[in-house]
Amino acid sequence: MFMMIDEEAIKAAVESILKAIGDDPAREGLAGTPRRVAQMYSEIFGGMPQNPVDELQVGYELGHREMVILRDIPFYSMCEHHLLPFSGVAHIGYVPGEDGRVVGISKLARVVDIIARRPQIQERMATEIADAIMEGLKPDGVGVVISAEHMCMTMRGIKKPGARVVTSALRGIFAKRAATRAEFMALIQD
Ligand SMILES: Nc1nc2c(ncn2[C@@H]2O[C@H](COP(=O)(O)OP(=O)(O)OP(=O)(O)O)[C@@H](O)[C@H]2O)c(=O)[nH]1
Ligand SMILES: [Zn+2]
Repeated sequence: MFMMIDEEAIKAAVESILKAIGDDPAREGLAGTPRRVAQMYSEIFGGMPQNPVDELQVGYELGHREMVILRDIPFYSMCEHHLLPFSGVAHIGYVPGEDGRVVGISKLARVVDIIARRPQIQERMATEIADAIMEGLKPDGVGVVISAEHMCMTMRGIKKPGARVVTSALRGIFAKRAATRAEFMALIQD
């Protein structure tokens, strides 16, 4: 799975798609399109060769045992069913483990970006973020809530713009303790 992205193969595939829809990939406006799409796919699928757990190695043992939340983290991902974007916000909360170890807060957003930049479904995105944080930070627990709008449900198919998909993943004391879960859910509300 962790191979580099093959931009030449993407270029050839995009050229085939343009031909298949009856357009001329050689016409002026489309001449650079396969290359642009290949470069764009390298960027938006750039999470493929990365391991989110690697982002969580630099931490500080502050002895902090209270909940830490980074909320409203914007992200863009691609739905693996239609290869159309879905985008929204992720909220992450965790309670540091026995060692009181915390990470630089930007690292949580890095985890979101790596996991978003893959062909995804929203449920798996939430569980992968939660599992990466459990593995990399070994907290007492983690909660992840993602709220997003899917282009495959707005510009085509069922066509329901504004409908938001909300998914969550709870681990450790977020799953076990109702009070911890309630604190997290209250703090991520608008
Ligand atoms: N559970 C889940 N479903 C998703 C996600 N993104 C897209 N989908 C759904 O994936 C499903 C694919 O269904 P199919 O019946 O195979 O495809 P389709 O005929 O294009 O489906 P419609 O979108 O209903 O037209 C659709 O219901 C999408 O709404 C996601 O992140 N999670
Ligand atoms: Zn879709």
